Amino acid sequence: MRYGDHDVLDGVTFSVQRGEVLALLGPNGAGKTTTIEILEGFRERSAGEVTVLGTDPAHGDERWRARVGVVLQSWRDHGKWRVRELLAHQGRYYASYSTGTVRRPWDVDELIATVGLTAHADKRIRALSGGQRRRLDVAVGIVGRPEVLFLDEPTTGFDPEARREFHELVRRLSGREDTAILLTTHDLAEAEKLSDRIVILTGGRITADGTAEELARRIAGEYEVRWAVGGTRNTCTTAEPALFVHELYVRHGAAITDLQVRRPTLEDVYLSLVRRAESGPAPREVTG
Ligand SMILES: Nc1ncnc2c1ncn2[C@@H]1O[C@H](COP(=O)(O)OP(=O)(O)OP(=O)(O)O)[C@@H](O)[C@H]1O
Repeated sequence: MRYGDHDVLDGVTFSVQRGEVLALLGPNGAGKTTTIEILEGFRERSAGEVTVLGTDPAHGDERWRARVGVVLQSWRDHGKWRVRELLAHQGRYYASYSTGTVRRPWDVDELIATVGLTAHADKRIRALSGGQRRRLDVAVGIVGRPEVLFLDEPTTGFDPEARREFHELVRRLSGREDTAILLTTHDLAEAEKLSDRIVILTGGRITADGTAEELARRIAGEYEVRWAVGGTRNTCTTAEPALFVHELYVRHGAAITDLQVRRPTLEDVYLSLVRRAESGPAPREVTG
């Protein structure tokens, strides 16, 4: 993808399977939204090959669009619509695209319950809170029972309970409904919890592609050991935490207090890989 003479995506190659949740991570401006907008058919790419449900999104017709669900970063419907009315209205569009295996649209009241809006079903959109509004965005995105779902920062503004319910919904969509889900998020704990695979974009290139465990192995030398001896606190990173702790005990014995060994979290892995990518010549690893 090129704007003028500036490449904002270069060599971005990946695939997502049915029932798979792929999280697209990366710093602001890395190209996440651009990538998913190309896949959604919202943005025309400058070059390269893209296939979604067997079709090039640049040429997707209504039938193709009916199989694709989209939750954008921000979206505004008229504030006068009521929640149930809007979803019923949007849902009608999908009715003629039902198939033998996928009945469209989602039953409105069931959908409203699924996204946790039952108590607000008769409210006007302008009366919803930010988080309730975001739940409605998700409902609008899935009302047609999509086979592929794009979620651009879906949980922004969610309280912890809404976030947990949303995570359950994503698992249900990928597990029971076999939906392929591509989501962008800046919440690394969310990415770790929800995704089968993670792709990290930096400066428009893929820096890493793998499961959270596979990415963790790439910075395997970075277990953090913290301990104190005689009131002095120490921190060290090591690839061999068991050996390190053994040597500490040989040296200090029972004088050691507050011993902690911490595995790298996805946040550590992410920050390490992004820093490496931003400081050196762009490393590229494309698998799958
Ligand atoms: N219409 C446009 N014209 C020119 N440049 C653009 C246009 N849209 C996006 N860009 C540039 O493309 C790059 C990628 O932007 P994009 O919105 O895809 O990033 P992102 O990873 O989604 O960021 P964020 O986390 O902030 O949402 C940025 O450098 C942005 O400035």
